[in-house]
Amino acid sequence: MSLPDDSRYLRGGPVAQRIIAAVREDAAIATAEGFPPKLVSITVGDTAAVEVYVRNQRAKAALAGIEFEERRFPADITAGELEAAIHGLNADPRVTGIIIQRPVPAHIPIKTLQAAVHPLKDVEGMHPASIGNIVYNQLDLAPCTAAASVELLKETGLDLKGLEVVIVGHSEIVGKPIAFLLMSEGATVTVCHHMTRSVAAHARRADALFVAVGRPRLIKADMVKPGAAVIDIGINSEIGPDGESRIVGDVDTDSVKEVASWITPVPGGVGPLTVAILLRNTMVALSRQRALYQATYGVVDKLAAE
Ligand SMILES: NC(=O)C1=CN([C@@H]2O[C@H](COP(=O)(O)OP(=O)(O)OC[C@H]3O[C@@H](n4cnc5c(N)ncnc54)[C@H](OP(=O)(O)O)[C@@H]3O)[C@@H](O)[C@H]2O)C=CC1
Ligand SMILES: Nc1nc(=O)c2c([nH]1)NC[C@@H]1CN(c3ccc(C(=O)N[C@@H](CCC(=O)O)C(=O)O)cc3)C=[N+]21
Repeated sequence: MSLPDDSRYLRGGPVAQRIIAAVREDAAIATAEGFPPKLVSITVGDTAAVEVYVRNQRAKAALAGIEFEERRFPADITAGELEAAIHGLNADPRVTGIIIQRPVPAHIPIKTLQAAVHPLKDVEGMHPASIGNIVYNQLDLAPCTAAASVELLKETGLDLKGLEVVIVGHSEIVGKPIAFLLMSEGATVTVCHHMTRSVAAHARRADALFVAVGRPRLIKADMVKPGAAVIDIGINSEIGPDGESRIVGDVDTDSVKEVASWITPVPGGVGPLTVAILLRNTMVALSRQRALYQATYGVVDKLAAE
């Protein structure tokens, strides 16, 4: 779908392209040096948003020169079987990154699964031990969607220090990490969720509004402060007026566009950048594995030479 040329749109594509070009160079060097990157995606059951994500991961990994493998498991698999599969990937030196697509079926405790991924192969920074890094202002490997959303806000040129930011949605993969990333940048952050008394009252105060709920058109023009930046993270699949399936965000883009100074389109906003950051994180994880390898075996070489 092509978008009208409107400077209010914050597009993810151009930023994503720059990142993927840099990843491609890194991946080529690492491969030539004997450390080819390989990302494995784990999907459990079927979710429309996951299908879109995985399709784009595969396409962009190919562009970047990163090997990509999808492992799909049925929705009735046990947590134990999945953990065993993850341990197998941890032990395989050819696998340098593992991503567990969310959501997983309700009978599987996501935290246990995430904890089963070796932290050095955790390309989303979602291991319970890794997620703490962003609390300590160590931001080089952050959850991809959160990092993408913050990166797009930065494209506006707004000064994040003291900026009034409201986040709607507090999931561990999106809303919460966005809050930590923005606090690290000096923003004043309010986080809303389903128990918030008036999401509209908070949203209307925001200079920057992040929305990650999973409800088409939840945010209407009267909930947005004139001149605000609106970052729409929702990826919802619905049937359009033409009877075809389409992707829409959580924001009523057509009306909000008339009030906001910047808005991320869906598709074409946060989504493409999320994929690019996943690939960048894959290279960060790889370089950490290489550092460990060198620290372990480099010393052995040195001793042998002495
Ligand atoms: N573009 C991208 O890269 C990505 C897009 N997504 C999309 O973002 C959306 C959110 O994903 P995710 O965070 O994983 O979803 P979750 O379902 O895990 O979280 C949704 C959040 O929204 C809150 N919420 C629900 N209803 C309301 C309401 N009426 N008002 C305010 N808050 C509400 C929930 O609060 P509570 O927990 O209190 O009920 C919860 O914190 C989805 O559309 C998903 O597809 C997700 C990941 C990446
Ligand atoms: N562990 C985990 N991490 C995630 O980050 C995660 C997840 N699970 N589960 C599913 C959601 C959804 N998600 C998307 C990312 C990019 C696009 C994307 O590339 N979107 C394009 C779509 C274009 C097209 O239609 O192909 C766009 O918005 O322009 C979509 C969806 C990540 N998620």
